[in-house]
Amino acid sequence: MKLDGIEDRLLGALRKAALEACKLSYSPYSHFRVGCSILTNDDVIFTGANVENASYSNCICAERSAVIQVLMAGYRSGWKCMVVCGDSKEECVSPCGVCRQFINEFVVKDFPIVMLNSTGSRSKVMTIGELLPMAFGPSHLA
Ligand SMILES: O=c1ccn([C@H]2C[C@H](O)[C@@H](CO)O2)c(=O)[nH]1
Ligand SMILES: [Zn+2]
Repeated sequence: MKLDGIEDRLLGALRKAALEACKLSYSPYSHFRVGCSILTNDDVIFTGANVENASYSNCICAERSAVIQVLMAGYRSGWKCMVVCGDSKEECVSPCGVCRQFINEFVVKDFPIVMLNSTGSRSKVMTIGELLPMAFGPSHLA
């Protein structure tokens, strides 16, 4: 897997971080674990996992939980890449619609999102612009 401007070493660490974060998922209801990692402009890695709740609609996805970590560490922009992995051996998990909109708030159109299967043996890369075409974003309110 090659991603423009991101060293293989960092990409490897980012993939590993997402797979590790997946193990921290709290998902007793769906039993579908998801992990996410984000690489900042200065090559720091943050992670998130999905956290479910007995009140089902109160669940938060791995992607949004990772984005919150990045924001709370003071990073608002310039993020380089996101990796998501889910509990499917066959399929590469892709961010849900809510997460696409949430991510879009903070990144440029060509922000790459790497989607992995549960082992990391399969991957697919798409930009947020591809995943959320015609996005409604901050520029519309400026
Ligand atoms: O991209 C996705 C898709 C689903 N989930 C979570 C939400 C819920 O906890 C579980 C089943 O939908 O997976 C994520 O975290 N990210
Ligand atoms: Zn989501």
